[in-house]
Amino acid sequence: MPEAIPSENTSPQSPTKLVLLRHGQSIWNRDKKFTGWSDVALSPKGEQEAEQAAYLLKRAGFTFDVCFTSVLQRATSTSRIVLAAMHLDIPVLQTWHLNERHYGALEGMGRWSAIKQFGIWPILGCQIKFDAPPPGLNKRDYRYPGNQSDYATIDRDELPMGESMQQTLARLKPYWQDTIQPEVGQGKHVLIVSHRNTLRALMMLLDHLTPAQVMKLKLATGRPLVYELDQQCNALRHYYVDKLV
Ligand SMILES: O=C(O)[C@@H](CO)OP(=O)(O)O
Repeated sequence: MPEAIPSENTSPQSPTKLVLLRHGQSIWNRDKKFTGWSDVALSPKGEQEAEQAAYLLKRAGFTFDVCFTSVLQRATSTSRIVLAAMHLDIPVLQTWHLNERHYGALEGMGRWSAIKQFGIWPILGCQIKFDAPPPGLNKRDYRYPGNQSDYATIDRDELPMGESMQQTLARLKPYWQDTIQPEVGQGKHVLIVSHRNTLRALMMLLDHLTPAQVMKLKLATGRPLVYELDQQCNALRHYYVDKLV
């Protein structure tokens, strides 16, 4: 679990640092609804969490060269708030590969109504088992990304109808390896603003976690998590930035 290590990301001698940030609280986090690819806004508390994340990063001496985020507004708004508060005018690259795990037919439902409709085991199973998908959508459902203009340029076969953690990892991994990791490897200061399950999948890669370990990871909204990496981008250690100061 995260530990307190005092340092910052600006010394040329120090290991490469990568900062992961789960977006601030969204209105559906607040209302306890499965969200996934549903594009809901930050709550007022979530906006404050993004401001606070910027304050903590600034206070600990962090700066960034590039930011990667999902295409979902709770993540893009968080990145905008953080970078504006840090006075950083840097490239922000948005990609669906960093979208949250797609929750299929659960999107927009509260936990109890989902259990009522689908039964307890499908709901529990997809939250505790690495390879269990949620109840899926059919391709006519408005929640299927293939019916949404934001994803019109993406091959429909790549778009999910509900993802297990394993499937989330599978679509994140090539983007991490081909696009983000080379930037980190060049020594750039990278910020990734994404989602609970997508970041857990990334932590699995960085820390070489087992499926059972990754399903137990917790990740608070709006709390920057710092990874120190070796030259092959394996994690040396990680800690929340608010433990620095
Ligand atoms: O999609 C969701 O329901 C939540 C939890 O998995 O994810 P996030 O709030 O991080 O987008």
